Amino acid sequence: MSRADLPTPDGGPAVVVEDLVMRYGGTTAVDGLSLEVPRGSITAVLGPNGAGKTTTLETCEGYRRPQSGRVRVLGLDPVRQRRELLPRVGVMLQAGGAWSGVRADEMLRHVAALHAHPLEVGMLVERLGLAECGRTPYRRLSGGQQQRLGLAMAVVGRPELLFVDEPTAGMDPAVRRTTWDLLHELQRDGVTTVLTTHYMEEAERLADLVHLVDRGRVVESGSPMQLVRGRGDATIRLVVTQPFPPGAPESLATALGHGTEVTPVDERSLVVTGPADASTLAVVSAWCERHGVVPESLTLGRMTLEDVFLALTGRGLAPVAAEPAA
Ligand SMILES: Nc1ncnc2c1ncn2[C@@H]1O[C@H](COP(=O)(O)OP(=O)(O)OP(=O)(O)O)[C@@H](O)[C@H]1O
Repeated sequence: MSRADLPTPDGGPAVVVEDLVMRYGGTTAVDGLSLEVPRGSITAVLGPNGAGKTTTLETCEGYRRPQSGRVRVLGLDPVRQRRELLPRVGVMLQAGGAWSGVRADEMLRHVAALHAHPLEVGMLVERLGLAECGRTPYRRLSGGQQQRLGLAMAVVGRPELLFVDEPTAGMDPAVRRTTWDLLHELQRDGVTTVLTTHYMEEAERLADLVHLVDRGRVVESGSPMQLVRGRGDATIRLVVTQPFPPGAPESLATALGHGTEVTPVDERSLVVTGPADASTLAVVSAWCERHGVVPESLTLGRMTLEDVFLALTGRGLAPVAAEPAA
């Protein structure tokens, strides 16, 4: 019997995904992905655009049937037992979800009325700044306003389990922080949250557990602290004025010695992870001098999830320009 077939008693995982494979024509969006979401946790599925996050979430939400592999949500099959799950699960989609001509507060009151013990609509309207939407119909709201309404609609029914897809995309920094606070408050009330994001800061600030996803698979899982500590606390970034000479990362790795990883980011920058400290910095600086490489910047900083992802996959999480200021 597989893990996903086991009954999920209270206290067991809220979500179990096992060897999930999902294809769109010739594109394999999800390629043998397995993950668990502990009850009561905020679990982030973090990965770059196109990694398969939304497809995985939509399968957990019952919108797609697994082509291969298994998914269990609160111990139930999200497609066959959808009716049982609907009142227990809140879903915030990446876009849409409200009628185009409806006002934000009307829509929220309508969704609240479908639930037995909804949250207070006025409180949500105020917390998420929805009063500013006034009489504007949904289709004319800004992207950020639509996002906030989507979140409010997902949480208003006091779900046991909340799926939120890129919850703060398009939100300004103040509303992003309010959203993070709201998700933490819901967690204190016992709500389990699964969120997808490609903002590593969002995962670091919010999540108890992070699944790093690349090309349809989980490449590493752990708390943000575990993921970062597992690779040394610090990281060195080297940006140079001219493209590196051929073989530069290998040559630098040899100079640094065992236990240090050198990952090229692009033709003029690289990241050193492992036991990176002031003496490592000195070795990098001496290597630059020996090889006629002129640093534009050489910095020693705290390791981030972005660095971990880069070390694991050789690629960044998101184009730098897409990362919003928090
Ligand atoms: N309806 C679809 N038809 C065809 N291909 C699709 C469809 N939905 C997703 N894909 C492809 O499947 C892959 C995974 O997409 P998915 O949206 O699941 O990734 P993601 O990690 O959520 O990305 P993003 O952060 O951009 O939303 C991508 O290559 C995407 O182009």
